[in-house]
Amino acid sequence: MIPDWLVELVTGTEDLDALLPQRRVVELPMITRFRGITSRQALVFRGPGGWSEFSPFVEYAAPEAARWLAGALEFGHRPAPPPLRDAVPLNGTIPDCPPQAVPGLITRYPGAGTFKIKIAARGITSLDTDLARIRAVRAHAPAARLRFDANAGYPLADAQQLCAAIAELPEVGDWLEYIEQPVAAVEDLARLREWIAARGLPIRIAADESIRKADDPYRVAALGAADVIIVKAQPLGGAQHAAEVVNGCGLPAVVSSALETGIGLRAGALLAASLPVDSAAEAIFAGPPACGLGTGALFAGDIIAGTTHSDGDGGLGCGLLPAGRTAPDQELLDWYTADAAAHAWWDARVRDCLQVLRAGC
Ligand SMILES: O=C(O)CCC(=O)c1ccccc1C(=O)O
Ligand SMILES: [Mg+2]
Repeated sequence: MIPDWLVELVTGTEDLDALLPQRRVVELPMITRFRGITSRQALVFRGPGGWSEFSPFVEYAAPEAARWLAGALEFGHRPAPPPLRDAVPLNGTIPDCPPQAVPGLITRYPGAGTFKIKIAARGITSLDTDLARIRAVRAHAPAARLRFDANAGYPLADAQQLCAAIAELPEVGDWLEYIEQPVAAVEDLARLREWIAARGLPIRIAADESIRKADDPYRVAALGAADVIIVKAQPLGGAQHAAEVVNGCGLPAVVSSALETGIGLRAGALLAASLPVDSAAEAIFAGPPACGLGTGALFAGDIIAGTTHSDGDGGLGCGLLPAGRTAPDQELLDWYTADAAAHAWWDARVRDCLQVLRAGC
C-alpha cells in the first residue's frame, strides 16, 4: 500500500530538514468563512522535486493527516504525472453566503464557466436560502454550468426533498452538472441515485467525502453510488494514488482542492491535466471537467504571485490554472509566515504523521 520510495524516505531519516527542506509554516487570511475557518495554515517546503505543501486541517488527527503527508512528500520528492494539457479549467467556488454576496464572489473568478455552490450548511432548514443563492448565481452568471456541494449535510429523506426541489428549477438538466455528497453514507448515495432514476429526474450525484475519507474508495463504484467522483491529490496520499482511484472506479473524475495555497493547488492541476477525458466525461462536461482549484480566490492573499483573483497573467484571469509547478514569492512568504508556536506545532504534527506512515511500512 505504501510505495517503495515512500518507505525509503520515511524510514531513511528522522531529520525533518532532509524530509522537508526549507520548510515554513504560513497562515493565509481568507475573505470569507469557508468550512468554518477564516484563515488557513499550511507547511510549505522545497523538496528535490520542487515546492510542495502539507496542510491537513488543524483538527485532523494523525491517522488522517498522515495520508496528506504522503501526498505532500510525493509532490515534493517525486516527478509529477506527465500532463496531457498545459492548463486546467476552474470552477468558481461559492461558499455558504447570502444572495447579496454572490455578485462580488463571482467577480473573483474571471473566465470561470462553471460554479460550485455550497448548500445544506444547516441541512434542509437552509433550503430556501440555498435556493436563493442558486438563483443569484443563475442570474449573475446565466451561461455558467453549476454544481452544488452539500458536504453530507442531509439525511436521505431530506436529500430526496432537495432533489425534488432542484428538479423543479427551470431547464435544470441543461446547466446542472451534479450534486456533490448530498448524504454521508455511500449506501445512501446509492439509494438516492435509485430514487432519482425511478423518477427520471435530471440530477447526477458526485461522491467526495465517500472517496477522500473512506477506507475503501472503490465501494462508490461497486455500489453504483455516484455518476462522478471528486478526487483531491493531497488528502488521497498523492497524485499517483488519486489516479489509481480514478482508474479503479472507472467514473468521470473532477479534481478539487483541499483549500491549499498556490503551491498545493498546482499538485491538483498536474493531477487533473494527467487524466484522460473519456466519452463518459465528455458526455457530462463537454471537455476536460472544470476543477475545484480556484479556491485561491477565497484567500485575501497568497504566497505565490498569480493565485489571487486580481492576478490575470494566464492564471485565474482566464479561468485556467497552469498545470505546472510554481515557487513562492520570497516577500510574500515572509509576510505570511506564522509564529514560532505554529512552527513547533506543525513539526510535532509531522513527527506524529511520520510514525503513522512508518507503522504502515
Ligand atoms: O471544489 C471546490 O470548488 C473547492 C474545494 C472545496 O469545496 C473543498 C475545500 C476544502 C475541503 C473540502 C471541500 C469540498 O469539496 O467539500
Ligand atoms: Mg465536497
